[in-house]
Amino acid sequence: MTTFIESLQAAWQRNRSLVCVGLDPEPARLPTRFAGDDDAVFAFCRDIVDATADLVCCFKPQIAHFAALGAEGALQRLIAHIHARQPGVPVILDAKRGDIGSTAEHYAREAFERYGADAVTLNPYLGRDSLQPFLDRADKGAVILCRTSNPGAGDLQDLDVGGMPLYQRVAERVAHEWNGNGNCLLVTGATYPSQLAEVRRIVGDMPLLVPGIGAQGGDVEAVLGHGQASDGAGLLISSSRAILYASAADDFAAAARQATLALRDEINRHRRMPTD
Ligand SMILES: O=c1ccn([C@@H]2O[C@H](COP(=O)(O)O)[C@@H](O)[C@H]2O)c(=O)[nH]1
Repeated sequence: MTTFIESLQAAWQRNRSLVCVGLDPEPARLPTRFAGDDDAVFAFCRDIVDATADLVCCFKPQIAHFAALGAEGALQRLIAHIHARQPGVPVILDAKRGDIGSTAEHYAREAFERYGADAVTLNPYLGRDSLQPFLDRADKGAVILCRTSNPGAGDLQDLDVGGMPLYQRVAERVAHEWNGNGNCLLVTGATYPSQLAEVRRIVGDMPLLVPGIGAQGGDVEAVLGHGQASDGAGLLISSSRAILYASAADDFAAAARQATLALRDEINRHRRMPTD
């Protein structure tokens, strides 16, 4: 059995890429060719996946973008498509789950059995027991919110907790107490590079999912300067809208590929590249 972490490491190396393409379909922004197509959400995302799979380390569908449309079936088929046609590219389901244990069990089954995800994003606010069903799955990734990319991230995450901001306490707790199976990652936004550096200092080489590049304006050089692990990897740098909607015309898939390639190459210019 290949674990999520093993798949991720293999994809980093095989595709020489730290790029995570986010799959956030928005009907109003889909290319006109999908007008009137009942299966537009699936078809659009599938075409993006197939155009970029050799340039990424993972895909990250955001569940709300599917569920709000009643398109959970499209999400299931999309993840099945990635596993069948792009084997070796892991899928992170961005669902930010976390609830009391009995409910968390159902969230874990939803992510891993219903959707077939390889990893899932999680909210640590309810504490360890709320994430235990995910932490116990050594084969799957538990991607835990730490210092998010949004403007209000600091409202709670920067609050002082015994002389240290809450997000650093989360980083410490996950790295030193929750990661017994070696399957934890943290979410650290590209829009806050100095906090990213603090998280990297605390967690060593733990992989970090870094959203906020592209539409949210995060700086690639700053992310690499502050976030790369000792081997020049350790990052999953996520971009959704800037790739998905690079063109609204019939060349949307080629434009998405070009945007992904440009991001991959920009990242690689700023990192320590492993020698082959
Ligand atoms: O701190 C966070 C955590 C998750 N996200 C998610 O990532 C993408 C970002 O989309 P862009 O179009 O690249 O801005 C989106 O699905 C968010 O829900 C985040 O942005 N920040």
